[in-house]
Amino acid sequence: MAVLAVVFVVVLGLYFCSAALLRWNELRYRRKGLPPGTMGWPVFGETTEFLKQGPTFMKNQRARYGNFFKSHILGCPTVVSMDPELNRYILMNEAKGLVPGYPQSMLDILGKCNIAAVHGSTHKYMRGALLSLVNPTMIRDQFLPTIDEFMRSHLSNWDNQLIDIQQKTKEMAFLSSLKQIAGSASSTSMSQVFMSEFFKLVLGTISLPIDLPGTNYRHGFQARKNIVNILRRIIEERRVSQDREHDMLACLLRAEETKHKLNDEEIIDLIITFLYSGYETVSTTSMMAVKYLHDHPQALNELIKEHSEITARKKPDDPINWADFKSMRFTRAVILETSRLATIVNGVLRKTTRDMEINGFVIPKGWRIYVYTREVNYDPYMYPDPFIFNPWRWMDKCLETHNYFLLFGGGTRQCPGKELGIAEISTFLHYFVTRYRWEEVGGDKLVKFPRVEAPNGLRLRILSGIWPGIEMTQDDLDLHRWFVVDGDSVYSLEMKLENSKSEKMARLNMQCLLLADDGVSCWLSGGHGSRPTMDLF
Ligand code: HEM
Repeated sequence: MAVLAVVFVVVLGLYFCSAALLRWNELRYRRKGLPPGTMGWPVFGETTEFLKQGPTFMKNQRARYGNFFKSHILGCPTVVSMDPELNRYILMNEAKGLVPGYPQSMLDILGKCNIAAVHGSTHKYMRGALLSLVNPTMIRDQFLPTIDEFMRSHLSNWDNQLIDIQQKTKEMAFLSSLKQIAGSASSTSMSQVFMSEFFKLVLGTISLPIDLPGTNYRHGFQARKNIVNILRRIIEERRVSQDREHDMLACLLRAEETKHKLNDEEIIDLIITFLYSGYETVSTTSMMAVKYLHDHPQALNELIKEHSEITARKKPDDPINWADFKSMRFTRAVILETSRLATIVNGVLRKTTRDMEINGFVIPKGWRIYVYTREVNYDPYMYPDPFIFNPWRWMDKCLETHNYFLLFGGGTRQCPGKELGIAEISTFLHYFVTRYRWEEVGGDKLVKFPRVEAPNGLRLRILSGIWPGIEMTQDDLDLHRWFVVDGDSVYSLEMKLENSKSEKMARLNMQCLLLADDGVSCWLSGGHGSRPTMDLF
């Protein structure tokens, strides 16, 4: 009995202490004009609930306090904005004092000239320098051929392999960017060292800034130092070399082409910015596109058709060019739909540089504003049946110019790498779907919040391109001389037949376009696991 009484008193004591702490924390932040909301525990705030419950936490708070509420997450007092109109306003008004508010660990590791760390005129000229490198002309003339060459080689020899598509797309996003930055250096053994340091740097930026041996933050910081040394060496080698390279570094070193002369420190931070900003976004979108296409055979067939038509009008060694890229309308739709449905970016962070009035509330100087754009991705008015993967909804261009289209941010910080990122993912998908069929090994978990990732990888079995059981009539075989356009190669149909003509069976790659010498063509289509069909057109 006595023990029970002690337990009771302890529990009661804990309850009152907790209630008092929570109350004290609420009072600490009680100020006239602040938005409604709760601040959670001292120091930790509501970070645990936010990370554990993610979107559900946000929705619950919205149900209680509306679209604009206060909280304390990730170590800072924060106002969460879930109102699309307000989100747009915040993104458009950096000049009024709403500057990026990314965590200190991220800014420390990415460098003081990193684009997220600079504002005003410094941001203007760093952004200008970047835009001069990733504009449409550069993508057309310089990047597309490089991306094409890289993807052909990165996606070779996957037949009959068990691969982790998450790992492959991560390597793809990093190495493809490195090739664009420093073409010749990217093919040396240094690129592997660079990549492993870069992965540590990324982990460091999303960790707590605890500078102790063994922490991800310490590793990330060390990785930054190593990367800076590698980049300094490459820059020095370039300066003494007589070779005229055609990559991003060459442009940055030839200051007259960028209009903005950057010093070495700025060049290095700009390169890290470029690698970092395009890395997770491009790799995760590519992985999730493969996942959604696997689960939606109709969309996959449409995509294969688009890419086989491109292949059919080119010679095997012709690279993907600007006209091909521009013709990939359905591919673009797949990428945007993937980005929307998976919510690759949940939102962006800003902080106030002075006390500011927003939406009738007063936000104190130094508070974070979480511009939470996730919910608009599932708005049924903007995207009917929002939880369905439906790339066709993007075929109407208007969606991309909609005021609340914020997949790539908005205002002065709108993503400058959007088209480059889409070009990379499109080229990746081109070689993936025209070369391979695949099935999921199964059982792999996907986490959607706070980042989209497969904690144990996403394993695929890559199958050879042969798809059994296409039936052709004897008339089809007799009347026309058929050629098979299969990935990069063109064969006569006979070479592809495994069974005799008389059995009227051709074992063909499902991703083939059949062309006859008299101009008749035929599309072979078939979903994963479904029987292929032949549509004459
Ligand atoms: C295709 C996938 C991509 C997505 C979904 C994406 C998304 C975004 C978003 C939402 C922002 C706004 C951040 C903010 O307002 O704080 C942003 C900014 C940025 N993105 Fe991307 N991005 C992608 C690809 C790329 C690529 C390939 C690059 C490489 C050049 C890049 C470079 C940047 C940079 C430098 C910024 C900061 C711009 C500034 O602060 O002025 N992004 N991106």
